[in-house]
Amino acid sequence: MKTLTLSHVKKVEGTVHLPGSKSISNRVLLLAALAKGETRITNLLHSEDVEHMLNALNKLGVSYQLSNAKTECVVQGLGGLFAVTEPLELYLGNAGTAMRPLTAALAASNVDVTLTGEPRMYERPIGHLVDALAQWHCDIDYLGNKDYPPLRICGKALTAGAVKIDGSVSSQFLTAVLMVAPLLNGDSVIEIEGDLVSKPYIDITLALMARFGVTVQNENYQRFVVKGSQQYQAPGDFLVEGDASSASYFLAAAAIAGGTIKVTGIGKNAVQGDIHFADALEAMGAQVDWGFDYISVTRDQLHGISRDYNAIPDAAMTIATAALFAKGPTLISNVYNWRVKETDRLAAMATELRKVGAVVEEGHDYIRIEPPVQLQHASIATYNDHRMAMCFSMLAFAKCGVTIEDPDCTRKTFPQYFDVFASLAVKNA
Ligand SMILES: O=C(O)C1=C[C@@H](OP(=O)(O)O)[C@@H](O)[C@H](O)C1
Ligand SMILES: C=C(OP(=O)(O)O)C(=O)O
Repeated sequence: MKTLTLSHVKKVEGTVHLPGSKSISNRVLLLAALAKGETRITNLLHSEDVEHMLNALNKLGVSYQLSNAKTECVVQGLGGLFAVTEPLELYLGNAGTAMRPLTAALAASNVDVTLTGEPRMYERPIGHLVDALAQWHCDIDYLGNKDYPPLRICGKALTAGAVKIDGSVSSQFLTAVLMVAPLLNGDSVIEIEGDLVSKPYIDITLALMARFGVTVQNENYQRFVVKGSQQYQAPGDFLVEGDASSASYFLAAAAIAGGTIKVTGIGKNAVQGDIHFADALEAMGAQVDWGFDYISVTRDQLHGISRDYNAIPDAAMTIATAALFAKGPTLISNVYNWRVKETDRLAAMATELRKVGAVVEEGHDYIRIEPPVQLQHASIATYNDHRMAMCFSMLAFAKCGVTIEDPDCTRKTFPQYFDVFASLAVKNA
C-alpha cells in the first residue's frame, strides 16, 4: 500500500484558490441536465465524486462539453426528466451527492436503471429516501440488503402529493426529494419526521433551485411546499463557489502552525454552511478575517471548546485533529451520522487519534479529545475516507510528523490535496 510521510512543518504561508464545492458541483450538474437551455459552469470540481455524476449524466443522454482541465462544463439541458429506452447500469462509487439525488430524479423518469457503487456505498442507508418516494408510488427494488443500494429503479410518472420523510440520518434524502418535486404533475408538501440533520445543505439545495428559477416555501425546515408542473430554467453562466469543507484543512493549518493562510473562492456570503468552520476556529482562539471572496486565518494559542457540530459534519472532522494542538479538551457533539459516511468516522477518528497519543472518549454521537503532552509519530489508516487523510495531515505540524496510508483516497473530492498542502510549507522556517 502506498504511504506518504509528512515531516515536521514549522510554518505555513500562502493563498489557496479553492477547487469548486463538491456539493454545488453535483447539484448544478443535475439541475443543468434537467433544465431548459444551456448552463455554462466554471470552477467545477474535478474529482471522483463529480466524475461519477458526469458519467451517469452522459449515459442518461445528457450532452455536455468539458474544458480547462474539466473545471469548465457547458451542459445542454434536457428541458425535463430523463428518458432512456434501454436498461442502464450507473456506477456511482461512494458519491452520496450522486446516489441520492439521482435516485429521486430517475424514479420520476422514463428509465430502467440499476444504481451500483463501491462496497461502502452498500452500507450507507438510503431507506428513508426510498420510503419517501414510495408515497409518490415509485417502483424501486433493493438488489442487496433492504434499505441499502444497489437499487433497481423502474422510473415512471410519480403521483405528487403529501410526503413524509425522515430527516434524522441524512439531509441528502430531502435534497433529492426537493429537487425532483417541481417536475412532478402536481403540488407537493414535504414534511420532515425526526430532527433534520445537516440543515445548511438544504440551504444550498434551495439556493441552487432558485438560481434555476424554482422557489420552494420553507416552513422552518419542518415543511416544504413545492408547486408542481414546473421547469428548471438554465441560468446561463454559473460560477461554483470554492469548497468550504476543503478550505477547513488550510484554515486549520494556519491556526495550528505559525503563519497566515488565505483561501479564496468563498467568503462571508457563501452559501455553504461549512464556512462556519472558521467561527469554530475563532472560538478556539485563532484570528479570522472575512472578505467577500476570501477567509484568512492567522495562528494564535488554541484552546479546546465544546460544540454541537450537526450543521457542519464534514468540516467538524478537522476540529478533531486541530484539537490535538489546543489547550484542554475538545468535545464534538451531535454527529451521529459520521457513522454512515465514507467509513464509521467516529470509530475511525477515535482509533487513529489514540495512535498519536490522545485520550479519546467515543460516544454514540460524540467524540471527546484530550491532547497528549507530547504527540507521537504513527502510521494513520485512512479507511478509504478522503477526510481522514486530509485531517491527519495536520500532524505535520507536530515535531514527530506523520505517515498517511493510502493518501490517494483524497481523489474523492480533492485529488491534488497533498500537493497544495506541501506548497504552503515555509522552507527554512
Ligand atoms: O448535500 C450534500 O451535498 C452533503 C450533505 C452532507 O451529508 P448528510 O446530509 O448525509 O450529513 C455532507 O456530509 C455531504 O458531504 C454532502
Ligand atoms: C460525507 C461525504 O460525502 P458524500 O457526499 O458521499 O455523502 C463527505 O464528503 O464527507
